Amino acid sequence: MSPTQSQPALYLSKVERRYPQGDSFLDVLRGADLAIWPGEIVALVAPSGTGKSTLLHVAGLLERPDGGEVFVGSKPTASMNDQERTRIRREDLGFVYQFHHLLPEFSALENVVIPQLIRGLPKAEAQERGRQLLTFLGLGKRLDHRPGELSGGEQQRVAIARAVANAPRLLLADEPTGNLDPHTADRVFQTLVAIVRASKLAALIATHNMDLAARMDRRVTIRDGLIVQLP
Ligand SMILES: Nc1ncnc2c1ncn2[C@@H]1O[C@H](COP(=O)(O)OP(=O)(O)OP(=O)(O)O)[C@@H](O)[C@H]1O
Repeated sequence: MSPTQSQPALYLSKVERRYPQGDSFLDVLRGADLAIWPGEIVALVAPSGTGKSTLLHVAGLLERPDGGEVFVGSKPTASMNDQERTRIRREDLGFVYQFHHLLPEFSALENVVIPQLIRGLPKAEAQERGRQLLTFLGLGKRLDHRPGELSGGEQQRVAIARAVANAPRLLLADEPTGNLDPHTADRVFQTLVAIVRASKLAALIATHNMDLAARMDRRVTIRDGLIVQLP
């Protein structure tokens, strides 16, 4: 099913998340609300320790909320079983991390093709899509290079291609340009935006980089466990 304008790609409703701390609990999210619409790129900027990773983990179905609901498209996910949550993660979500986590023994193209094969796409189709994506990201001449033979920015672009290869409705990124020099970070960010726009995805991107955040559609932060919109 492709994303539609009529419903958010991601909707967090009154999400709570707490962790045990000594004899009590640390309430990190206390009823966080956030809707991200198809085609929208939202920056998550918040001071260290306020719950950015927690929010991304809950939104990415890596952790369950202790209260509230996480809708991916129209699907409420909080009480789904692990198998269903894994399927949503594979089909509807794409992840980009600060460190790309590419498979070192496989080529750039294989890194993008493998998740598609896992999803059940025929090999020829997966390879064609992988080639197209990597070419769009300026890596058409690097298809057969292994991650160790690519620069940091090139590796991160492969990670972006991998994240969007299965046409997710939502891209979640945690400091996707955090380990790159400013010039490369800028290029990688531009390609990330271009591919999000071209594929009409929604994206939630955690970053400390205020220049990058300023270029996204909207900025939100976490304050006292709630999502607050920034100007
Ligand atoms: N598994 C856990 N068990 C206990 N406490 C945790 C756990 N995960 C996170 N915390 C605590 O929850 C709070 C929020 O953590 P989180 O990692 O979400 O912060 P963050 O905003 O991503 O920080 P940073 O920008 O430094 O990565 C922190 O005080 C952290 O110590």
